[in-house]
Amino acid sequence: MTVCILGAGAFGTALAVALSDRHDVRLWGRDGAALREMAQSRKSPRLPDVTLVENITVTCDAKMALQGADFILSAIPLQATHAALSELVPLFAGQPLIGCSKGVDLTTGLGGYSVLRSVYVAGPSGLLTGPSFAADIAGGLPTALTLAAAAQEDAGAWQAALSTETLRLYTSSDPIGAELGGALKNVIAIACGATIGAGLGQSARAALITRGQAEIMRYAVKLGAQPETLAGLSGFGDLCLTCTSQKSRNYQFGLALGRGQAFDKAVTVEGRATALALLPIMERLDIDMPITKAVAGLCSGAITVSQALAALMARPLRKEL
Ligand SMILES: NC(=O)C1=CN([C@@H]2O[C@H](COP(=O)(O)OP(=O)(O)OC[C@H]3O[C@@H](n4cnc5c(N)ncnc54)[C@H](OP(=O)(O)O)[C@@H]3O)[C@@H](O)[C@H]2O)C=CC1
Ligand SMILES: O=C(CO)COP(=O)(O)O
Repeated sequence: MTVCILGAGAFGTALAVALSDRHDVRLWGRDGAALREMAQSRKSPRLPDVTLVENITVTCDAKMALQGADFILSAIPLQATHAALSELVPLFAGQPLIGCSKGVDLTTGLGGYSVLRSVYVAGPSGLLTGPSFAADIAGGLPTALTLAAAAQEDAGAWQAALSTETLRLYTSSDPIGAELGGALKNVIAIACGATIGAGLGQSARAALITRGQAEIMRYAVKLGAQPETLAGLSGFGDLCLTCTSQKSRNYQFGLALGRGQAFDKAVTVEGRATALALLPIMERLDIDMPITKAVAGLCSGAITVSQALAALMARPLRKEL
């Protein structure tokens, strides 16, 4: 089969490497000069340890990349996905479109799957998400992810086509739960990074992960997610990984906030925009999300880490669940 991957960053490239074991892959990006360099050197600046094998075609020609593709995967950062896909969808030919981005759109309030649905209205779409660093996938380390689609038979067929010896896919028929677990864990990872960066300790981080999971559940279930999805790879699994690993860019961004250090604005940190996107929605729907609110305050510069901590610790005492 032929798989077209949209977005030639770390994750799109990692998926290209993994899927090239079984399929011909076309890796599409927008920056012609950078893509030509990648095509020639067979190296990605974002994954320097990996070599792009021959059956990965690197291109900025969307028509060529999409022509005859059996699957389309999108690894474009979430805030750019709606605009980018709106231009590309007229070139699609009814193939399944599977989102791989994690976040909530600032303009529409939609998550990774829902953004796809809003742009690719007539076509089949799904979401691939879960605990996975690009470097791990590209390096052939064992990884397990959730492949979610509204129809279980779609998820099953796509699982069979896209699993590899090292990439183990589980199906889910709850794409809303999958998109929200993957998006909201990045916000909690920022809080965890800030906590460790500010020297508040690992006990505080464990509390944040647990109370973070409670507010992710509150939000996602209100928006129609199944609670079990939030306990799976796309929820709890990814929350664990991102909140505890220094490889996570969301966690690294939080660390910098906690230490009062600057952070490179060019690095993709999905949790920052996601926290800001969630603010008006949680207020409108009256969902209690104190950690997310604190992270939004930190990201906009409205509060400091000590103010965030003071606000969280001063909340009324309550029953745990
Ligand atoms: N890295 C990881 O470990 C994982 C990432 N993800 C998710 O994958 C998504 C992408 O992240 P990742 O690849 O790591 O990010 P990177 O920062 O490594 O790369 C982002 C890529 O997206 C491209 N891009 C940005 N805007 C557009 C656009 N409008 N049209 C086309 N391409 C665009 C960038 O192109 P340019 O260079 O030209 O700016 C760049 O190639 C995120 O939602 C992330 O949460 C999910 C799991 C793991
Ligand atoms: O989503 C990820 C791991 O599952 C990658 O996390 P970061 O975007 O924080 O690096």
